[in-house]
Amino acid sequence: MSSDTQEVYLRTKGILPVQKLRVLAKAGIIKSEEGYPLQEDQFQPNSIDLRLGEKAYRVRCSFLPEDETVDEKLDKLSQYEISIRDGAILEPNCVYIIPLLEELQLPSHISPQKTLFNDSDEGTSYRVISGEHLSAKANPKSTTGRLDVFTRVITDHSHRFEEIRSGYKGKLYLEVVPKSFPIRVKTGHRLNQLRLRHGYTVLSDQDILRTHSSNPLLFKEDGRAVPVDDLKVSDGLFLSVNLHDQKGKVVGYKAKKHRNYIDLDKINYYDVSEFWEPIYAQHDDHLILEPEAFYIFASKERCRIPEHLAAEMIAYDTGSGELRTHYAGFFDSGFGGRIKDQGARAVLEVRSHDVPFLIEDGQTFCSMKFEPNTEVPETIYGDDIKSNYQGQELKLGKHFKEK
Ligand SMILES: Nc1ccn([C@H]2C[C@H](O)[C@@H](COP(=O)(O)OP(=O)(O)OP(=O)(O)O)O2)c(=O)n1
Repeated sequence: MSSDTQEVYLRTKGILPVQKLRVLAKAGIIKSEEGYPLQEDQFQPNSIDLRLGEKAYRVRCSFLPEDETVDEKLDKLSQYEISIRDGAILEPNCVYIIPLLEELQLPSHISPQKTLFNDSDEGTSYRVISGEHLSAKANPKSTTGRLDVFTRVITDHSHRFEEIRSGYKGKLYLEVVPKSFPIRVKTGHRLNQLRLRHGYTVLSDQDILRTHSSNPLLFKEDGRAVPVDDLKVSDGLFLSVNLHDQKGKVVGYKAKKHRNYIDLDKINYYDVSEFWEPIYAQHDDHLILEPEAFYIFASKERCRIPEHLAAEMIAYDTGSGELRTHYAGFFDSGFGGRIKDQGARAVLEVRSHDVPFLIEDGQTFCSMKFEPNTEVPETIYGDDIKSNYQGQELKLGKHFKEK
């Protein structure tokens, strides 16, 4: 083997950390469109931010391609296309498909312990040796969820949103549906993110309890770790909603409809009161959600993601779909800080469907699924990188002015 071939071993199952994502990008497994090289700040502790491409297609309806490519589907469903190179406004409740600048060249299904990929980048060859298949999972970024912008990734011949099978080679497309506010988007904006999985393994409920005993995952409002016997686990760790505070304090926000558009380039810019109605704590700690309105709340518990783990918030299913919580799911390693930092609240994005729905303080709202990282990420959320939501209480997206 020539001296300029770098061997990269993927051994344990789990989510690939930033240092491995960088290598896979160099090896050509994560690629980007010509003229748009990957940027260093796209790399997060265990995900990579994806960027909007140059065009948006307004389509009649959402779809999954099944046995067609996304382009074939667009030929049938696209009503018009717009360039977003210099920015364009996407209107609420319209469905847009935006090809992303990144694409994937995931190695094909082959038997384990073989060289999966061998490509070169500026003279260095990378030989990625893996025991498991590589697949990918996408999710909206937290800021996207907080703006009530619904997004999901679609790939050619796929029958599921957000999940990209091993062996997938091709473009990634983002379905974008602004719900409450019109948004102004531009090529290069980052609405969603992608994780790469080496094999697939999640922490069992027993693993969650065991981890929490030595490396707490949830804290009570008084800063103490939640006693292990009080944790609610069932295929993940449950979190509840906070509606309790001193009378007059804000415990949530409801999106106002028919507002001005939000330019995603403008950070710490918009007045909260123009876009949101505050929800104040009441003495009886409950609230009736108005059908189809969009709300932001915070979790009652403060959570913390140890550096060897990655987490994803899973929408809570009430059984018949009247309540949908959460749109943005990934929690980075390091979110919530070290044990002494006592965690940070998660943001819960909530919409009630069809009927007015009563919610009460402490009501179960979502669950967290934990996956191990294959290695501890070189940088974690918070201290090491520019992070907007570390140590957060109830917090709107970064486009709204801090008080
Ligand atoms: N429903 C959610 C989803 C995520 N988070 C937290 C956990 C994440 O580690 C953190 C940042 O998430 P993203 O990387 O998705 O967010 P942004 O890129 O928008 O923010 P940042 O600029 O801080 O990376 O927000 C949250 O509190 N509530």
